[in-house]
Amino acid sequence: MGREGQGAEDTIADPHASDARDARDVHEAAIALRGVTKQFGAVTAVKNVSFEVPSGSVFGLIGPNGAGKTTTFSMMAGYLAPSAGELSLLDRAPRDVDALRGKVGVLPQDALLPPAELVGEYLVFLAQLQGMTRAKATASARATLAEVEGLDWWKVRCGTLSHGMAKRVGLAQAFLGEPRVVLLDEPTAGLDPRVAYGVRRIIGARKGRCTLVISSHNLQELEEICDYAAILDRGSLITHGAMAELTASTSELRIELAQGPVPEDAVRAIEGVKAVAVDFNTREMTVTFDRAVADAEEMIRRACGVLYHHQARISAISKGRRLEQRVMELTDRG
Ligand SMILES: Nc1ncnc2c1ncn2[C@@H]1O[C@H](COP(=O)(O)OP(=O)(O)OP(=O)(O)O)[C@@H](O)[C@H]1O
Repeated sequence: MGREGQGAEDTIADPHASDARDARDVHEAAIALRGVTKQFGAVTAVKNVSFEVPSGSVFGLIGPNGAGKTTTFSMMAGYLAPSAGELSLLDRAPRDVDALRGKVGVLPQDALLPPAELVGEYLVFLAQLQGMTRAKATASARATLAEVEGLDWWKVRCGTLSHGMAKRVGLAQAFLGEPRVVLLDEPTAGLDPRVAYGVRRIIGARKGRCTLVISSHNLQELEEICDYAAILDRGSLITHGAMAELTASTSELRIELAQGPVPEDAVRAIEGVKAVAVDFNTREMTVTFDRAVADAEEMIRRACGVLYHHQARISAISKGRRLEQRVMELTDRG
């Protein structure tokens, strides 16, 4: 965290290296939304949304269908202007193309590559549009294509790439020129599990080099990669914050018990425990504790001691709720 701009000095292909030392590029919030609303005629797609994306973070945009994720993403990318409120990216309006040139990389959800172009030439062309010389653009294109493990496709026509390969070339174009902010809309949608795993690994390797915003339906993936998130539902912001807070991983334990005793009263009596709930169908015990009394690791130690003492058999233990469970609770439409 907080290492934004560092990568700019490591790369040979970055034409903005001098900009990186510019004081304007040091931001606490890479993106800030204040009372942002987007109206499409009578439809309010995004309603009065305010949150910040901390610099250097990996930030998830979460929500069910129609929540307003793509609309929010499109306003961040400068594709749409808010109807009301303010949205700033690196302290600029996202539509300030000249100020932001080369500082923002975007992978739209349905990005199409020009079928007749060679992959390498296409990336070089896009890098040149950022203002790089041909030599720097070539170096940047090669570096980002290597990053997505696609250097072999340099002379391959875009139209012949598989869906997974095309997605990785899309990622390479989003990474061109070492941008400070990278926006990825549904980067693993429609990919088979192995390719999706590879894409997650590539994105994970970017952590700390830039601010990453990822919109996805795959909550397990977001829980793994993101350190902050915003949850939207029907256009409104439901909650936002650090992933550890959203999943309550600092104040809750989930313990799965195999057949045998379920000594919930004994667990309830542990110092620091605030509440214990048991789902007897899944044999899952949820323990809420006071983190001022003990941290999660200490609570795991105490709970295991008590459970073993009472001959309970533990199948699994984890900190916090699954993000999926949290989102279901928060976006329950009753
Ligand atoms: N161009 C548009 N014109 C009219 N309504 C729109 C437009 N774009 C989005 N909407 C509406 O705004 C709401 C939010 O849509 P948006 O695509 O941002 O949601 P989303 O969270 O990305 O959904 P999904 O997960 O299904 O992609 C929906 O009700 C949608 O129908």
